Amino acid sequence: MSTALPKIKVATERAGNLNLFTPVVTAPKIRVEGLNFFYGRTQALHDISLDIPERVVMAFIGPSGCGKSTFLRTLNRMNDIIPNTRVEGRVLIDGRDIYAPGTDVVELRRKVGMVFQKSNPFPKSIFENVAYGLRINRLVRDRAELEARVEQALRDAALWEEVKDRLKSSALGLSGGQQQRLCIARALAVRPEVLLMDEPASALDPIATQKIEELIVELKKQYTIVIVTHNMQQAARVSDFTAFFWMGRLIEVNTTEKMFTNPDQKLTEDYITGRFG
Ligand SMILES: Nc1ncnc2c1ncn2[C@@H]1O[C@H](COP(=O)(O)OP(=O)(O)OP(=O)(O)O)[C@@H](O)[C@H]1O
Repeated sequence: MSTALPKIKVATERAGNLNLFTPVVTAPKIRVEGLNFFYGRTQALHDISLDIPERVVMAFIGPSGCGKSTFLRTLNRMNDIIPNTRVEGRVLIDGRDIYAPGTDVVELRRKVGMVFQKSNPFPKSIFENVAYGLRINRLVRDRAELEARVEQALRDAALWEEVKDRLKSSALGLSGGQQQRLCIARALAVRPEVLLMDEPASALDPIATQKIEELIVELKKQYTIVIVTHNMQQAARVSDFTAFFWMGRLIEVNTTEKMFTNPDQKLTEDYITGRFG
């Protein structure tokens, strides 16, 4: 099975005055090594190893039940809250194993934010939804800073212009697409480095979906983004790399262009061309 990332970005560095160029392979933002995951006695993920470079979009595709969401949730330990689950292997973010004893899980989830399939705003005002994480994590000193951070997050989520005159209104009065961008703003407010998105547009109409997709492309300038999607056109449109999962295994990871034109594995080709799944 081919799961090594091709074309890892190679930077060149001038070696002293010698006018020599030494290739330096950029360390991945996320490195997963030999990951197994169990729900009770049922193994849902088998021996997954994968590198995700910084500031790219990586899409996870594969048939329903193949383990995409489970794997996504291992990247910020969101599965910890499900009883009787067990993880083996390592997940390194910036070289540090997030499953090592003593890891601050609250800090991990601030650094690795998450957006879910169904937007889940709190029954509070638009402002308070975005301010929430800043308040509970005590990330701002005063009201002025809080307001500035909320505005910035709403701008980054491409929502500011639509809500700036009604920040005190209930978030539940927003459309589905706006609610999803609000949840993205909420995730961005605490300044994460990685954004995990579990089918963020699957409940949205085509126009709202397009807005989310444009936003993802914009956000990758600043963030490393991992997105689970059922929609292969969406994976093709927004991602730089695609990973194909099948029955709890990572079958192939490749540049999205290669994955959708000339995949290395027959199984990938069969899935992409609609022969199963
Ligand atoms: N909380 C849970 N408890 C027990 N088994 C679970 C739980 N969540 C998922 N599973 C099982 O783990 C396997 C992988 O599920 P997962 O949701 O990760 O797949 P998926 O590829 O994201 O599917 P979908 O595209 O349908 O969301 C499935 O067999 C599923 O039934």
